Order: sequence, then C-alpha cells, then structure tokens
Amino acid sequence: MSKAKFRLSSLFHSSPSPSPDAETKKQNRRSFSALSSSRRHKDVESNVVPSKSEPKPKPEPSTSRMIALAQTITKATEKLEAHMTSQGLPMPDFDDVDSPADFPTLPPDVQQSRQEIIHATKELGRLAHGPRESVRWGVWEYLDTVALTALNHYGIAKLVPIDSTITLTELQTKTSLDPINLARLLRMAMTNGIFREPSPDVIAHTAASRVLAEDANMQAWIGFNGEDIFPSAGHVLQALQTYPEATSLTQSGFQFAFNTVDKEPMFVTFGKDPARARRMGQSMASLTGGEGYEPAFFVDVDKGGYDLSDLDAAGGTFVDVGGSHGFLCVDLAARYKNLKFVVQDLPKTVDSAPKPLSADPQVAERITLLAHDFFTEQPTKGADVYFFRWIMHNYSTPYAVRILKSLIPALKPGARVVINDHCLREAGQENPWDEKVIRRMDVIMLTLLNAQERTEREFRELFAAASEGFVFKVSLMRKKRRER
Ligand SMILES: C[S@@+](CC[C@H](N)C(=O)[O-])C[C@H]1O[C@@H](n2cnc3c(N)ncnc32)[C@H](O)[C@@H]1O
Repeated sequence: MSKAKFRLSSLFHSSPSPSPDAETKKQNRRSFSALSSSRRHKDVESNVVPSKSEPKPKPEPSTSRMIALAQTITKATEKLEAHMTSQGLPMPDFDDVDSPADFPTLPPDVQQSRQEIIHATKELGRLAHGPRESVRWGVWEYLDTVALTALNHYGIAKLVPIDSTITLTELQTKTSLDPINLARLLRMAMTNGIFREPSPDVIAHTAASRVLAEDANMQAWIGFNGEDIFPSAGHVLQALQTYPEATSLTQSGFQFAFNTVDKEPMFVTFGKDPARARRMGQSMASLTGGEGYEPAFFVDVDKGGYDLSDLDAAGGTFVDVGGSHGFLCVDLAARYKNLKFVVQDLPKTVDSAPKPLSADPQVAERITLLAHDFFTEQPTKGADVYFFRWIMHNYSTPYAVRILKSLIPALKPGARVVINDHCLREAGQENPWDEKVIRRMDVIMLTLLNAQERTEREFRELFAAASEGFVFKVSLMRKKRRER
C-alpha cells in the first residue's frame, strides 16, 4: 500500500548511483498535456431591452481589464496600508536603508490583499507592455542575474557603508572588479532597487542591497543560483538536443556546463568541492527555513502533521529512507514512545551523523542508523512505514521507479510507503505567484538533475509503474492543509 503525502518545498540531493537499466523515452517523461489555460476577460454588458415608454438608459461604460486591475491594486494597497498604519508599521521603502526587509506576518485578509497587489501589478504591467514587448523584454531577465551574480561574487554590498554613501572612485579602490564594470553592474542592479546613486557617481545602499550585505544565506543563495544553476540553465538546450529524453543524472545542463557529461551527477561534483557544497547547503537553508519546511510540518499532528499513533500503539517500525542524520526520526521518537526507527542513508552520511543521535536515551535507543543505497534491495524487511522525504523529486521516472521497486521484496501486506514531497497542481490551479515558483523549481530540477516535480496523477503513475500491488492514497494531512 502506498500513502502519499505532499508539500511545497525544495531540496536537491545527491546520488552517485548508476543510470537506470532501461531509460525508455516513453516511461520517463511526465505527461504535461496542457499548458496553463489562458483566462479571457470579457466585459459585462447589459442585455435588458428598454420598453418604448421608458427613457433610454445611458450605456454603462464597460470596465476594461486594465482598469479593473488598477482598481484592484488601489483597493488592496489601501487595505494593506491601513493595516500597517494601524499597527504603527512602516510601508516598504527600498530607498530607506532602515526599512524592514520583510513584511511581518499579516492577518489572512491583509495577506490576501498583498498577494492581489503582486498578481495584479504583474498582469497590468504585461498588458501595458503588450504581447510583443512582453516577450521581447521578458527574455532579457537573465541580465539581472548576470549583474547580481557578479556583484555578489565580489562582495560589493559589504564594501558599501550601510548608513552613508561612498563614491564610485573610492569603491573602486576596494575591489579587484574592474572600475568600468563595477559601475555598469551596479547601475544594472539599481534598475531593480538594489543599490542607488543619490548623486552622480555616489553609491548608497537600499533596503534590498543591505540584505545582500548582511544576510549570509542570501549571499549563498545568489552564489548557488548565479554560479551553479545559471550556467547550467544556459546549457539546457544543448543537453536536450543531445539527450532529448532528459532522464540521466549525468546528462543534464549541469554536466554540459561543467564538462562532466557521462562522468558524475551534480552532487558527486559538489562532494569534491567543499566550499561549493557548503554554499549549496547554506542556500537551501535560506530557502527551507520557512513554514512548511521544518520537521514539525510532518511530525506535529495538531497542526496537520501525519498521525502515527496507530503504529505507535502496535510498537511498529518506521524506516526513513535517505533520512540523512535522522533529525526527523528524533522528533518522531520524542512524540511516539513505542515506535522503532531505522534511518538509512549513504555510508558517508551515516558515518558523519552525531552519536548518539539524541541526548535523550529513550529516544536514541529506538533509532538505528543503517548504511543503505536506496537503489538496491531494501534490507529492513517487514517494517510498517517506508518514508521518503524530499527524495523522489530528485529523480526522473526510471530512477524513481527503481527506488520503489527496490522496496518490494521487503514489503509486508499493508506496509505504507509515505512520500513527503512537492506535489504540482494541474496547470493554472495555483495563484500566479505560486504557479511561477513551482514551475521554476521544476525547471531547476530539469537543469541540474534531469529530475522533476510531479502532480498527483504523476505520482500515481509512478507507483503503478513500479507495481500493480501498490494502492495509492492521498494523505488527509494534505487535504486539511489545503482547506486552511
Ligand atoms: C534532499 S536530502 C533529504 C534528506 C532527508 N530525507 C530530509 O528530509 O531532510 C536527500 C538525502 O538522500 C541521501 N541519498 C542520496 N542518494 C542516496 C542513495 N542512493 N541511497 C540512500 N540515500 C541517498 C542523501 O545523502 C541525502 O541525505
């Protein structure tokens, strides 16, 4: 029996494992049958025919989509500002270096207004540009990344004083970045509210460039994106042309960018370069620090987590496959006093785990660490749960099917395979911002690992491809969370 459990989050992971035996083209790719359906907005017109005796009413001026969006923006901004003012909080101001870098947690209706502003301004901007210009200039967005990556690489933000200004001439003495290029890259970034030039050749921070100066995780995030993902993205076309099926871990844009085609997966490359690996880890920390990314998301039943009390009562066994250092099992063991746990990972990871895993002996004694490659036959037979958190989205279908098949000899009737991973909604069902983020994540998985995010249907297909014996169930936890 399989149980699926879903969440939005993102991590990549390593696997030095070999290519699947049969990377058949048909089996492997997701079946995105539909692109996002475009909404059409029709003005509402009256169909009432006036009687002869009545005076002819003046035709109502219809509201265009652009006006409607502008009105939405005004209304939502007023609501947001009223809330902020009532709380004595400032509205964001990029030019004020002391302006908070983040909104506080907002009440749901105010948060909704904030989202409306974000979505409506995007759409209004697109309409104002018109279709041709939107496409023409949209493809230039990578140039923002070029500037940000270089400025971040040279640590320029840390060289600009937070509370005062610096002349370009002085700034140029503090960096090895060529003076002309320093100025042009800064001015490129300024078009996005990152740094400002209060008078000619004088540079100052904005609230956004200050984040770059002070937030180490953000520096890592930009480094990983700009120096690892961005060059890989520039080679996706080449990878697709050479290997159209795009399933192998050693034939992605990453390998084409860094000359490791058919040699090693990304994480093996990173494993040889500790600084680069650290940067990726830190950048993931900046991404996964938020709500929904912490172990409590799974563990905390009161907040919609996954309930294991039935298995606890029976003294069952929970196997965390690819469970890293077992931090999730530590939390589970503190909650469930009778469950036993097996944390499986590659030998290097198992060896580097803290010993004991927990200071509480009642917790530590129920958790076993076991070196196991999840592409090989599952050694822990007859467990109640085989759990995969942030594993499946790192793999194209041939690999993912192999992982599931490797479990089968160990499964007793009624055993659960629990997947805690992203779940794509069908195209167009998310709000525009979430849709954009998750689509970008999906393309990043393609870029680095030839991997993919999956819809519920695609997860079903995955289990069906592994064995007809699996029964696919969608966790209640996911439904509850969606209803919130
Ligand atoms: C993205 S991390 C997820 C870790 C953990 N499940 C969590 O929720 O944080 C992927 C994990 O899979 C492990 N891994 C990679 N390839 C593996 C393999 N072939 N067999 C077992 N574990 C593997 C990695 O070492 C890493 O700990």
